Amino acid sequence: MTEGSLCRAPGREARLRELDRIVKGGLIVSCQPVENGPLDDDEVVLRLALAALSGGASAVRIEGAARVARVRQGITAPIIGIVKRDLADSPVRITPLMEDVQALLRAGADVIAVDATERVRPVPVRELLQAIHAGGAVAMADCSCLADARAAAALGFDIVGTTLSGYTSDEVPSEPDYELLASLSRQLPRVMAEGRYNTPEQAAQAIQLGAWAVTVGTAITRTEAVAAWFKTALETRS
Ligand SMILES: CC(=O)N[C@H](C=O)[C@@H](O)[C@H](O)[C@H](O)COP(=O)(O)O
Repeated sequence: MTEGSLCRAPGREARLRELDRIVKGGLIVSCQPVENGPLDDDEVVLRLALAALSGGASAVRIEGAARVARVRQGITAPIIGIVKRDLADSPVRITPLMEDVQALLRAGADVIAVDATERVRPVPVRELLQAIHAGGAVAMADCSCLADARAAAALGFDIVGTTLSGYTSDEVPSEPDYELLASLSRQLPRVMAEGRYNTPEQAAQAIQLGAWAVTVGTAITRTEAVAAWFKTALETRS
């Protein structure tokens, strides 16, 4: 853990207790602007993170090791770090490589999230998990279904997220996957509700269903998407 990280207590268990204190029942804002859009810039992302924390978010999710390092300089709240890649030979996009884990550790991420779906992948998820823990960070598994979430929890992931539900086949649903969330929350201690929680009511529903915390991205930090929602509503009603 680097200076500035809120979770400075030695040992993963102590860090987890600290996360439980800070994050449990709360909002995490994913600050991932539309790629190559006008907000896709390290300084802008730091400001989005600061604005989210001012509004009451308890942690942020940041993509890219250099960007995590920049945000780390400006905030003490917990950072969930990921690296996204488009690989030629695997559909796994979120933190697929060992070098991504190492770079996120150096950048000062408190939590490192990896795609934990059971798909063709360049590095076994077990090895990524070991490296995250060896580096002193908390490990989060981005999952798509009960089977991969259970497998990730059995491997020893500290947090399991519904992040990838709806994204492993062609058609993306419009609603969050409440069923998966409720089912996992009955079985595991730290389940992150993530994916299409686009309104405050939906986020509150996630906590009611037993989520440890809820991560919201698009509805807060992708202005293009939110503007398009409004525009579509106006067009369909005129
Ligand atoms: C599927 C995938 O790649 N999800 C990504 C994971 O980091 C992000 O693109 C999402 O924005 C994030 O999970 C938050 O979800 P939402 O933007 O729906 O609130």
